[in-house]
Amino acid sequence: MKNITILADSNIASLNDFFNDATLGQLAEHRVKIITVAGRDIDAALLARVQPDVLLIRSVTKVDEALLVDNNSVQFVGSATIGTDHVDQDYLASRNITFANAAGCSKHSVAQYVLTAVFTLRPQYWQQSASLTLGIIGLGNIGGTLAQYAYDLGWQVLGYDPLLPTSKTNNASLEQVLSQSDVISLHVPLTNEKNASNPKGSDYPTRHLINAAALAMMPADTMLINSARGPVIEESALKADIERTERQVVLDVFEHEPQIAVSLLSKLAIATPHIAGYTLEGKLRGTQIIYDALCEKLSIPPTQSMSNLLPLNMFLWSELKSYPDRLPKFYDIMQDDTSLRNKAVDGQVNGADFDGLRRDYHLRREWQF
Ligand SMILES: NC(=O)c1ccc[n+]([C@@H]2O[C@H](COP(=O)([O-])OP(=O)(O)OC[C@H]3O[C@@H](n4cnc5c(N)ncnc54)[C@H](O)[C@@H]3O)[C@@H](O)[C@H]2O)c1
Ligand SMILES: O=C(O)[C@H](O)[C@H](O)COP(=O)(O)O
Repeated sequence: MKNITILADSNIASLNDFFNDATLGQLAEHRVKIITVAGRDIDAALLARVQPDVLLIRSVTKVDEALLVDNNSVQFVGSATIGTDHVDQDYLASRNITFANAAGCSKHSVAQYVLTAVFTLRPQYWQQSASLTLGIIGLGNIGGTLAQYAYDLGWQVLGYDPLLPTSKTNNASLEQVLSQSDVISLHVPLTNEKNASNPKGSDYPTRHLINAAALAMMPADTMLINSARGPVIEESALKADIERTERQVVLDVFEHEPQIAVSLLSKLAIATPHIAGYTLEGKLRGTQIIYDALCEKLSIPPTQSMSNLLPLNMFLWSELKSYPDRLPKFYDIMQDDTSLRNKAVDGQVNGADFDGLRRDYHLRREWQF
């Protein structure tokens, strides 16, 4: 009998359903002990004290040498998220620690968030006669899924992704997307420039991809939506741009998250606390993917499935398309916006309140496409 100690972010959905003696121990007779902590409280001292075999995180725990310097037990790190910018994967590889993230887990949730924002601010786009050009920057899992909805709605898509081959959707330069779209939605990972001190960086870095020069290319009536990572937009440039253009801007992620300055919040058309991916399906899929990866690492067959845990889903995309006035029933994004704005005190939303909104979020349902 081998004990497996798992240290996990308490914000991971259905931890105990996926990680227990039955779901991990059947063949290998593992006994599972789970210790849950808020993601921001997972630090080097805790890793040194607990010496877990497995570390399960979401996006708020930075995993690098500083976190693991006094730990010699972790063999597997799973992040139940799409984004991986919080994880130093080279360092984990150098320690022979297996890493898995949950690629694509919330691609429909985030695409549906974007559609909700667009239709909430511009309900006229429901009409087939209103021709909309949607600019999508980053055409991976989320950007590609959003494009499918756009085509289903009869919209034009201008897409830019320099790391993918040209295609029907990957059909434009960055300048074209910026200057010719009615709505622009960002779906890139957060990456830094490749240079001598950062040889693993990107030839197409996304940090501050949307800076003053990029914003200057966008017509004033172009809506901008960021549900990717906050630092993809240079916040100071964005504030100046909104003052100049009165642009409609929707942010789910923020450069200085979890602190949000009211000087920014007050300028936004919609602001939400990094919950674009927070559906029951999106979160459970995230847990499922890292559970499956851990089973593979342990050479045991997965025996738990999110389909055992999901209640009936009544939300059909086809219904919403036929009855657009039902949008608030599918997702009332303005409730999330109000909850965030209500937390503003003394010129800012503080980090604990931002995290609290996320921790206590009532998970939405994904609409069936
Ligand atoms: N707000 C949320 O709740 C939430 C939820 C899930 C994911 N995210 C964020 O969304 C990001 C995108 O998710 P995904 O599933 O589509 O990831 P993905 O890896 O499937 O796709 C990202 C795409 O961006 C492209 N790309 C990289 N650099 C680029 C650049 N400079 N310009 C244009 N394209 C570029 C890549 O080639 C890739 O195709 C994640 O990395 C994560 O940070 C946010
Ligand atoms: O990258 C992702 O998957 C998302 O940004 C994710 O939803 C972040 O949520 P968190 O990990 O902070 O709960």
